[in-house]
Amino acid sequence: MYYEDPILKLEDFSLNIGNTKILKNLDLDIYPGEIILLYGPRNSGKSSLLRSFVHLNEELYNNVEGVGGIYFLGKSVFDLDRKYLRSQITYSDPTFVENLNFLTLKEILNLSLGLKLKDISKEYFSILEKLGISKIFSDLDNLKEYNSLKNWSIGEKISLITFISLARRPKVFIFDSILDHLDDFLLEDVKDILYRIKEDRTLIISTRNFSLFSDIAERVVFLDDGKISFAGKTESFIINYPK
Ligand SMILES: Nc1ncnc2c1ncn2[C@@H]1O[C@H](COP(=O)(O)OP(=O)(O)OP(=O)(O)O)[C@@H](O)[C@H]1O
Repeated sequence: MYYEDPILKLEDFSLNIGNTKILKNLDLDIYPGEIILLYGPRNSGKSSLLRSFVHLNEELYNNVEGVGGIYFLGKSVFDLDRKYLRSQITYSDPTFVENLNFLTLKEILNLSLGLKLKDISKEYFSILEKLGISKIFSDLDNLKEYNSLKNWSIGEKISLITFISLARRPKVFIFDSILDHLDDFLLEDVKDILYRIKEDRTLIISTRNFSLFSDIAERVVFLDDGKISFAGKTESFIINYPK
């Protein structure tokens, strides 16, 4: 039972790319503070759906058309200023990880947070510590070596993206498949941080590996061939959903 208004709402929402209906008449309410696992096989439409929340498909592809309603705090995302929308909902996907190779640490911190290295606060440092990348920031030699993001491991890059996402303090943060690439130990730490730091924010994680996130997910949305075939409590998904 939910007493608050949904933070995100889909109302008979479909997404067409050219003549293909990628997302098919979706209805869904997502509430403040929830941890949602968007689960589904390859090509089921997870990324297309998550990009729809931030009005991004239209920027990436031609011939894209959203039909029906998609709302952030009651307002159609099609009418909202995209910069505002993306400050409220942060979307991170694997292309973000790849694009980091073309930037320096200074540039990414400045571009994403307007932050200079010398201005990293104690609060930020403690988040970096929990994400396992504070040593990079702790002395000048390390900073020099790590200034080119090409020199960072995938795990370190994902920790950096997680840090940026948390530091921007959005109302909703979306991790599209990127946490699947972490090793078991770092994944446990990242999940723990997300769980503790998220407070009243909504977290949406998409994955093809249900078991990686079933412990922190409160609700599961199962997407299959562009349709929501289950949306409910994680326990109910585990017990009832026919494999
Ligand atoms: N720009 C595009 N043009 C045509 N078809 C597209 C485009 N983008 C996605 N699709 C198609 O839409 C469907 C859903 O793709 P999407 O990437 O959203 O799925 P996904 O569940 O995120 O997959 P994965 O788990 O592999 O990341 C797929 O059939 C894909 O081929």
